[in-house]
Amino acid sequence: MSALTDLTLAGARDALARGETSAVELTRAFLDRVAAHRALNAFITETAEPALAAAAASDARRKSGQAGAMDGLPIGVKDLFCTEGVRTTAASKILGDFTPPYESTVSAKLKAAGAISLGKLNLDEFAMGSSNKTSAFGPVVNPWTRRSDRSARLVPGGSSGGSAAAVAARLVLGATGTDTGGSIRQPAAFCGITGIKPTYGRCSRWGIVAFASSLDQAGPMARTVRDCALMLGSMAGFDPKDSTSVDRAVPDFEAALTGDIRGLRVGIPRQYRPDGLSAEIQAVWDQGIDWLRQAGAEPVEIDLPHTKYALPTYYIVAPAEASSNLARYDGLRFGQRVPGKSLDEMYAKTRAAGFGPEVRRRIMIGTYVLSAGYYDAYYAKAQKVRRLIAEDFRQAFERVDVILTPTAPTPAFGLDDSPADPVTMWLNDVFTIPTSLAGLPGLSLPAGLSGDGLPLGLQLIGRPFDEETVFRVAGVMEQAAGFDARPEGV
Ligand SMILES: NC(=O)C[C@H](N)C(=O)O
Repeated sequence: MSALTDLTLAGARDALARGETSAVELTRAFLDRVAAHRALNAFITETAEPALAAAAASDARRKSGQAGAMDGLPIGVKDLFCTEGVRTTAASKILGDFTPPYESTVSAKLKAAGAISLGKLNLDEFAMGSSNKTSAFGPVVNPWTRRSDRSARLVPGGSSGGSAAAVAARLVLGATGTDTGGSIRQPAAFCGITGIKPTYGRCSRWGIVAFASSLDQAGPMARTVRDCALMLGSMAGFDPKDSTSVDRAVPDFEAALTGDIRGLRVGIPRQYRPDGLSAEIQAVWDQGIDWLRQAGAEPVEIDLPHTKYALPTYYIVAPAEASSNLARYDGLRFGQRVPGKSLDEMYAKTRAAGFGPEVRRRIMIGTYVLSAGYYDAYYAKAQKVRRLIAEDFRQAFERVDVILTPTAPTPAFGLDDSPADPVTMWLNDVFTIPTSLAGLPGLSLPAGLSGDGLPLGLQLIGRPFDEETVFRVAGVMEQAAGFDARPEGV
């Protein structure tokens, strides 16, 4: 057998079931890699000791015939999920010493399924960013950074950059991510792995540090489509503690991987070919369309006419909700307090010291668009446009079963020469944000390499709560792509 850490999540599950390895052996192997690759800065907090104890307990459960769906499988948890007794920072100074007395529903479900968390993964501060450079704990390095040129470090994407880097570097078998406007899909594309943002309401938001509550959604990140299907099965499900959680049965997502997509109609949106889309992104997209055609699906050109308004709409709605959600970090209810002579001074000092520039920018935009006199012009209008965007998708899905687009407009960019102006950074999400505004499931999978040898991702978008079709098509595409390139830097 090759190295244990080269196994996929599903492969490791099967090896455990056959008794070929143990949870303790697997956990040790991954902990060794975590220790060997600290230079990636993927983890904010490592939990090696509790992980080994949990692995021993998992082996005991398996012996007594009580293993869960993910029993003994080492994973990482984005540091936005509250974890009982384990520091949870949201990569912000303001939560630098916050240890929650409760566990998020999603991480609790993974634990209950037997998964072993090796620790908390780095991210952009409060999940705001596309590069992981906004983390108060330093940026994550993309494992695809060339060995020969360590000075040209690449970003892993964001905000779930620690999750994507840890999976790509084989420090964990899978990781949780969250996605508000692209935070699972864009880093998955940049790091050559697979990630799915499920339908809004599929996974509970309870216990996840809130950014934009009408958009935030948790999802799995792993090396293969099957791994994501397996992991989502353990993360999803109705939760009465989240009022937007939807009471629907969780299907067997792995069973959806039938390999048969004959007769399916795949929408190709005209509006996702903006002027200046790079030739290599266009080429991988055309290749993807071809693979699906060869497998018996029918590509259909579709229109999503309000696409061009998605980015500006998101950058009103998301900051508005963020400004409201982040009001709780005032040094009294939450957040590291900086004392002041008056209550106002304490608030001001606490928030000025605790939040980084991107978070402050979003709070200011959000406060502005919600303020009296501007609410109707910005926020109320953005809500109306959001409906039009969702309506575009609804109409398209009357004609097609799934939609195929690129995930991001570029491959991973340089950590030291990434765009300095925020708007260029925000453009990373042009292809992922419309799906978020419409609440639809979106999956990114690696489909090829750029001219520079960096991974490129394609995105599949599905109907509400139809992750199964998304997985089914993704499985076929994964086979066709045969993406087996390994990051050079690890
Ligand atoms: N949270 C996300 O989905 C990331 C997105 N790039 C943002 O900065 O809002």
